[in-house]
Amino acid sequence: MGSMYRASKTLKSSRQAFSILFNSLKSTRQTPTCFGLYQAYGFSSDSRQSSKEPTIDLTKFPSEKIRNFSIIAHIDHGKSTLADRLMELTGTIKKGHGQPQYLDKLQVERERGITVKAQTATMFYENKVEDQEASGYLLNLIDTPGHVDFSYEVSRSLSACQGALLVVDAAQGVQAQTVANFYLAFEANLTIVPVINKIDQPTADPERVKAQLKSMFDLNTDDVLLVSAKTGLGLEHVLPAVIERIPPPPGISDSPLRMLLFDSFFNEYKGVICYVSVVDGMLSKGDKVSFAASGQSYEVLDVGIMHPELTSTGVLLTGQVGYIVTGMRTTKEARIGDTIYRTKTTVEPLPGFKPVRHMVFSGVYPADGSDFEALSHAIEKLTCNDASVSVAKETSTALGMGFRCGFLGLLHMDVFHQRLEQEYGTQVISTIPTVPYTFEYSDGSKLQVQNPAALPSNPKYRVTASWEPTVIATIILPSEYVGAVINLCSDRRGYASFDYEDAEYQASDLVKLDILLNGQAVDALATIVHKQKAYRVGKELVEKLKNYIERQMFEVMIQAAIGSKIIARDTISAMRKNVLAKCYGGDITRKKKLLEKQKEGKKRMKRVGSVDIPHEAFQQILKVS
Ligand SMILES: Nc1nc2c(ncn2[C@@H]2O[C@H](COP(=O)(O)OP(=O)(O)OP(=O)(O)O)[C@@H](O)[C@H]2O)c(=O)[nH]1
Repeated sequence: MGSMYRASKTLKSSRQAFSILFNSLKSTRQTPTCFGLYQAYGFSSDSRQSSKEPTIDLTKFPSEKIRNFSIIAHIDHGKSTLADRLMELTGTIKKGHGQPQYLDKLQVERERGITVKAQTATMFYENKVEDQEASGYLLNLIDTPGHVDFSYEVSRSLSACQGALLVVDAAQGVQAQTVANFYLAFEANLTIVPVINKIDQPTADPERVKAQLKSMFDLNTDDVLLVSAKTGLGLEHVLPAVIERIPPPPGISDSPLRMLLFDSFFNEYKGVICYVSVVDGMLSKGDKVSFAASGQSYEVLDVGIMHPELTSTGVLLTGQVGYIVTGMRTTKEARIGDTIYRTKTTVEPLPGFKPVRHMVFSGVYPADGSDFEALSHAIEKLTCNDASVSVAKETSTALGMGFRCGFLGLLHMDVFHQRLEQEYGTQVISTIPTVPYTFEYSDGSKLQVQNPAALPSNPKYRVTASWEPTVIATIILPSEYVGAVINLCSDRRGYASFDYEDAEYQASDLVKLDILLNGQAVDALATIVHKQKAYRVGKELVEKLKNYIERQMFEVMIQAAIGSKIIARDTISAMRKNVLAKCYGGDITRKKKLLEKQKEGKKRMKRVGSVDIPHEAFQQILKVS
C-alpha cells in the first residue's frame, strides 16, 4: 500500500445507497435451525442444572489485581483469534479446543466469520516479573465487533474497561475502523496498548504500520507489540503489557454497591441474565438489589463470571465483571446502561450510555401472518441481547401486523433477521429499508417519516421542502485509489465499509414512490426516493415484481406512481390454473394432495386486493438499489 490518504467528506447519503455493500454481505441463507441457546450464550450443561458450590475464590482479587480490557480493531484484523490465544495461554480454554474464534458463539458469527456481539471472558494469570515472586491477576477480556454497524457494542464494552488492545493487521495497516475504534477508546479515557498482528504474513510490514500509528494517533513506536495470533509469536508480551500499562479499576470497595448493567440475554430456564461491571462495593448471592431506571427490586439468585462459560462464584467484588441472575422474567426490565444498587441504599446513578441513533428503519412481519405472537416473543427476547434495535408495532394492509424496527445499518438489520430465523426459528418478511426523512407542507406543518407508507401519496397541502439525513464519512485508502473512490462516492451517493458519524439533515428533492397492483397501493412496497432517480427505481420495481408474481386468473396491472402520476407500468396476462386438471377425475388421494400443496403455496403468499404476492417478491425488492 502506498502513502495513506484520509478524506473526510460529507456524503449526501440515504442508506439505500449502501445496497451494493449490503447485497454483497448477504450470506447464503441456510435452512433455519434453532441454535442451541446454551451454547450460544455460554451455559454449559452443568451450569444449567447444578447448584455446585463455587470453586473460584474471587476475594483473592482486590482491584489492584484486576485488569479490564477490550480488544478493538478493524474487521478481520484478528481480535477473536488473539482472544483465543490469550484464553489458551491462561488455561481458560484448552489448546486445540477445535473451535477457532471461541468467543464468536452465535451461528450468524460463525457463518459470516464476523463478530457481531461483544463477549467477555475472565482469565486468571500468574504474572512473573524479573526478581519478584509471581503474582496472580484476574483479567477481564472483552472481544468486540469490528464492523461500524456494531460500534454500539464496542462503546458499551469500553465502559466496563480501563484499557484496550488496539490490534492492527501488519499488512493492511490502519483502516477506517482502526481510526473509529481508537477514538472511541481515546474518548473513553482508556489506556491504549497498540498491537500489530499477523506479522507472520509474507506481506507484513510492521515498520510501516508502526509509523502510521505514530503519525495518526501519536502512539509511541517503542510501545507497539508485534505478534502473530496465528503462530503465537510475541504473545508472551501481551498480558504483562496489559498488567503493567493498564490501570486497575478505580472503584471504592467500601462504598455502597453500584453496578453497571452493560449487556443481557434471555435464557428460557433462568430468565434474563444481566452482564454487570461492579463499579463500587461488592455483591453476594442472596443480596437484594434494585435497578435505578426500571425501579424494580430482586433477590440475586446466582452470581458469577464468564470463564468463559457462566461460572458461579457466589460474589463479585469492586472492579470485577460478571453476570447476575435475578429471576427477572421480562426483558423490558433489563435496561442496558441502568445502575444496579443494594436495595434501601442511596447511590448516585452511573451515567449509562448515549442513546442509540437509528440509521435505517424497516418493517418486520411474520412470513405467515398468523405467526405474529411468535414473532413478537422472538423479537422481545432477541432485543434483550441486542439493545440497539428499536421496536414499535405497525400494521400493513399487505402484510398484516408487524413491527417497525430501527437499526444501526444494513448489516445490523440483516444480522438481526438472520438471528430471528436461526435462534428463534422465525421466518420474516422485511420491507424496503429507509432512513428517516422530514417533509414540510405549504401550511407550514412538518412530518417525520420512518415508514414511507405513512407519507400521504396525495397530500392535502403541497410539499414545499424535504430533508434527508447525512453522515460525515471517513474513508481511508491508498492514495492511488483516490480518484476511483471519489467517482464511486459521487455515483453511489455513499459506499464502502468506511466509518461514519451523524451529521445534520440536508435539503433534498424527495418523492414518495407507490407501487400499485390493479390500482391498489401496496403499502409494504412504498419507498421514498430522490426525484431524479424515481423513474429508474419505479421501472426496476415494476420489472422485478412482474418476475415474481405468477399469472393469476385475471390480468394484473403493476404500476409505479408518484402521487397520481404513473411513471412505470407493466401487465401480467390472465391464466386459468386448475391444479386438478391432470387428475382425470380418478384418484381422490392424489386430488387431496394437490389441493393441500396449493393451500401451502397460498400460505406463502400475501394478498393485496385480489392479487397474490409471493414472500420472495418482498425479499427480492430489498435488493433494489
Ligand atoms: N496469517 C495470520 N492470520 C491471522 C492472524 N490472526 C488472525 N488471522 C486470520 O484473520 C482472519 C480474521 O480473524 P478474526 O480473529 O476473525 O478477526 P476479527 O478481528 O475478530 O474479525 P471481526 O470480529 O469480524 O472484526 C481469520 O481468518 C484468522 O485466521 C495472524 O496472526 N496471522
